[in-house]
Amino acid sequence: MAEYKNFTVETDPDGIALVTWDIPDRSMNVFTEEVLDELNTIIDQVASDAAIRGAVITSGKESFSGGADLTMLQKMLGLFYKEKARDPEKAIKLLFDNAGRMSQLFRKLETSGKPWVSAINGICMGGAFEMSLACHGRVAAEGDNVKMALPEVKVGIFPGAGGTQRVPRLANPQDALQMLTSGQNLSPQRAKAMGLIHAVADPAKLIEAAKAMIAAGLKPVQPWDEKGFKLPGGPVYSAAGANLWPPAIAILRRETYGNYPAAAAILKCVYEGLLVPFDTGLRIEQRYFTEIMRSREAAAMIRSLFVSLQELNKGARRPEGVAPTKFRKIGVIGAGFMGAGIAYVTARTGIPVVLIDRDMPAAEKGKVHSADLMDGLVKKGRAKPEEKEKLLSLITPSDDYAALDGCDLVIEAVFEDSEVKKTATGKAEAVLKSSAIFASNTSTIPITSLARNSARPKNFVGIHFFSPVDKMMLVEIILGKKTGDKTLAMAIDYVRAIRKTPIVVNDTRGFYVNRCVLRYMSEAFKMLIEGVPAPMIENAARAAGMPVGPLALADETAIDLAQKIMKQTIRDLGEKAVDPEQMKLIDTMVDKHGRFGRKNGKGFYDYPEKPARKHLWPGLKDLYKQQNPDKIDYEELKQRFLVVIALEAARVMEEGIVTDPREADVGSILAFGFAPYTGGTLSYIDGVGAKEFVKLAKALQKKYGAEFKAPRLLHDMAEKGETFYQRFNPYPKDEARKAA
Ligand SMILES: NC(=O)c1ccc[n+]([C@@H]2O[C@H](COP(=O)([O-])OP(=O)(O)OC[C@H]3O[C@@H](n4cnc5c(N)ncnc54)[C@H](O)[C@@H]3O)[C@@H](O)[C@H]2O)c1
Repeated sequence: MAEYKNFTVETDPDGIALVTWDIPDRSMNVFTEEVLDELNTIIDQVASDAAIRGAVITSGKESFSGGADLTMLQKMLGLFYKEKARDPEKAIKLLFDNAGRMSQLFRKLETSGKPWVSAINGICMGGAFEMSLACHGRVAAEGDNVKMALPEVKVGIFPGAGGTQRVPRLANPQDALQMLTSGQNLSPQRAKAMGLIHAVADPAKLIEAAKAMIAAGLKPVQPWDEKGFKLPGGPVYSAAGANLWPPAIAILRRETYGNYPAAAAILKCVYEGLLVPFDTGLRIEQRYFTEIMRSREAAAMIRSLFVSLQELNKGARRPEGVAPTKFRKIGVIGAGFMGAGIAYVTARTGIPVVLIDRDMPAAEKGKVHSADLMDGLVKKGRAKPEEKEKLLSLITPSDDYAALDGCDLVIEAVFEDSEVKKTATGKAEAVLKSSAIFASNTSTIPITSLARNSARPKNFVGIHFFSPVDKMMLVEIILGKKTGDKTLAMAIDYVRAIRKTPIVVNDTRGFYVNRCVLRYMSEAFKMLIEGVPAPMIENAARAAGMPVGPLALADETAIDLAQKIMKQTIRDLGEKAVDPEQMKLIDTMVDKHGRFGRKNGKGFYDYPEKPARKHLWPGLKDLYKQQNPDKIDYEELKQRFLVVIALEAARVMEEGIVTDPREADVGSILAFGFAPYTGGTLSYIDGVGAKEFVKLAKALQKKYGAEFKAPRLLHDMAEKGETFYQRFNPYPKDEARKAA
């Protein structure tokens, strides 16, 4: 048999070929042009070699495969746009043909006349799961590390290699639609229960089980290619079908507010595809896929949520020439709400942590947080009891700063008080080696001013986590004036080690994320004061694409904290820095009505005991004279939220607080879910176009005030017809983008 670069093929004495996918120099298998070419040849060889009965395909890596290399898709789009300028019709044809390539290859596999079995040994995503679905048999190894999904919708596209046609021909339509439109992960058990795989096997016997299917006479014909095939949910035009489709459309609309064309296209592919023969279904899928690939949403989401995210995760902003750090021990000072979470995420990746508080009971309590989180995972079957014990053995609570001896990094998360932080810094530095770095998790105090308390300001940095620490994937790394390159590199290494995404932010009040979040909440407070009914405010924000309404978010972060921050801002910057009407609203909520937010069960929402659900506090209606909802421009409310946040992001870029648009975009989606379909705050402006956006901002400024004043930068970009990604071209290492 021929030699391949990305596969090995070994045929056993029973005539069963084992095709092992193992791309050299990559930790994860992905579909590249070369992989597709080689697979095509292997399918031909298996089909034509009379000595081969059938083939098992598996992976030589820990994971099965991550699916298509999205940079391949980006390249495909690049070619499309290039051709479009010359010949739009030809460009679409080119995209259509390219889009069908994987789909046709998998169709060839399933109609090749020899049985194929996919032996899924680990994570199996996107195109790789679509290939597996085209195999006549599918066996997955048992284990938490084995997950299957068609997650394309999360980056604005959808499974375009037969996924939308095979899934609803194997699983019942509700499950199929849920899986396709959410991109959710399936465990082997769940995939089997849905009918998407045939068996779950002991990992050590996976290949044996897959080969046994062929040995037992597996037919090389898919159910939908057999005469008399019946859809699992019955025909689309049946009583069951009539009960399914209208609610499915309504649910999708409720969940996406029509912002995600890819999700809507999935529904169309499934519905239309089930009405016609399989091959026609594949053509329908290819047609919609071509359409979705050309959407602004897909381009923006692929760029931010795939390409940029990966680049940042790989340390795109890490200074060059600094050796990578291997962390042997990390200290956390302050075992409260944040410190306990930081200790948990650090120990979860196997790094030993010393957790310091003022006394032993407080330090111990911080460790209990880790035990509680692990108990939750064990209960859900997502961690083993031994993992909990291992994690707890890595956290050493202490009330003695001497225990920080030997730490490579110490993160301070004590009270938000400069004096308390000063003491903690001094006591820690007294025992730390000179190469160690010290980080503050402050959310409001400038890092440069805290660094003045440090004997080694070069080694001082901000590492700003978001709550809840175990769930939030973004971390802001804040540079003080004197923070050194080595310190920045170490901070990035740490954030990568705990598998979160770092963005690098220069020192300023509120850094990047909180500046934007405050604008979001403040716009909602303004609307309340204008007399916009609270449910309309929350709905408009959700419809604009925000995952959490601004009033619900204010409750989560605590209204009394907002009050504290506003008062501090007035003290620091003067009365004019805070809108007096908004201050009055917050004072009324906190001082008059005792409404602190989620934490005391009373905020903009009421939080009754479960199972009742939270609902907006009826008293809000009495605070301001209510406008007639019919007279309110709902679309404008939506726009106000997106524009006010995006403008703040533009100011942050103008001031040089964030310097790389990738960080502004990815940060805005990971930290506060800024309408992901836009690709993030700056991609949103780029998508609208600077000129149009400035016009929009001007119109809103006239009606709603200075928050909508566009910064000079945007005017300049509008004049020059520039986008953020053209103006701030910060990608020396950005090969993928150059290729596109
Ligand atoms: N709460 C949030 O959502 C959030 C988010 C990001 C950043 N932050 C920042 O994180 C820091 C901690 O906030 P938190 O919400 O965890 O507060 P917290 O009050 O829950 O915890 C602070 C802990 O520090 C301990 N402590 C105080 N002085 C100490 C000292 N000298 N030595 C050792 N331990 C000491 C306290 O006993 C307490 O356990 C603050 O700077 C805050 O601004 C908070």
